[in-house]
Amino acid sequence: MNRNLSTALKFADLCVTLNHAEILRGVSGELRRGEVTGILGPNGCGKTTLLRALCRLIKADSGSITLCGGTAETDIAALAPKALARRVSFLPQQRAVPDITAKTLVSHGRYPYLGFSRTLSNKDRTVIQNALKTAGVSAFADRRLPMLSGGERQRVFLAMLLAQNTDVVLLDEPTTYLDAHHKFELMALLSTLKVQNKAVGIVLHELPLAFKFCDRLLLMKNGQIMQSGTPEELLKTGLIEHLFGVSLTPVMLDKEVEYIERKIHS
Ligand SMILES: Nc1ncnc2c1ncn2[C@@H]1O[C@H](COP(=O)(O)OP(=O)(O)OP(=O)(O)O)[C@@H](O)[C@H]1O
Repeated sequence: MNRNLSTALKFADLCVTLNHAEILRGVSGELRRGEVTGILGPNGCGKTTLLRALCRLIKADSGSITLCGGTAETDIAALAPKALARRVSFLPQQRAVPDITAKTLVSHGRYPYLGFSRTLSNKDRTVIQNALKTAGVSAFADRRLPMLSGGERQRVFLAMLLAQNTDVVLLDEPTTYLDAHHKFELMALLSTLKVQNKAVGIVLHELPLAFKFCDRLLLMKNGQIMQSGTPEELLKTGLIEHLFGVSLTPVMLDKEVEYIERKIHS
């Protein structure tokens, strides 16, 4: 696989305060092209806040967020909204469910590329069809979102993100609502984005999925990053036990993944 592991997005010393509460306290890290980076940590440690800051949905009090492309570095604060949306996409944890068809929702992923008339080009239409197909939702492209199951809808939102076709893809607990089969499919699909040299940042609660599919992990606690590294490196630190209160070994993780895979294929 030809993967270019250069930095796509880096953040340094990010501090975020919400309603007078200090939520992120000097967080630094990076997302690399060709990698899936998992962001793990207990409830309330600041994972969602970090993703929201990285796509500028909330403003950091201090620190920097920089997009790196070739030799150029761009502070995300300097980008117009559409320009930012062509480089960073975000699938939030909680979303409104508009009463529109799946295909229309997916077409929203192309908005950052449309001109003043907001007319979809043939290329946009092809990208939308491909996104529907890749996310496995072509069969219900013409159904309205409220009529879909939670898992089907989740995959339509993912198709919208694929249509947005950004270098940096951020997802907040995208496996929610998905059954074991579709969780694995989604993670496998995200892994295919690595071949396109995209940088994927994903908040996950399922440790076996994170350890099987992520190339690197950021472990958070109390608004700070405790440690980052490959799953293998982090297993050796004992931090997983410390953060989650569960004992994990590579053998246990392999067994759990094997068990889920067997169930999927049986
Ligand atoms: N708008 C807000 N005002 C004040 N506090 C907030 C606000 N939004 C989030 N928080 C607090 O910030 C902390 C971090 O929240 P965040 O949603 O980032 O955590 P998380 O790690 O994603 O949690 P979870 O795993 O439960 O989704 C929590 O204590 C939360 O209550």
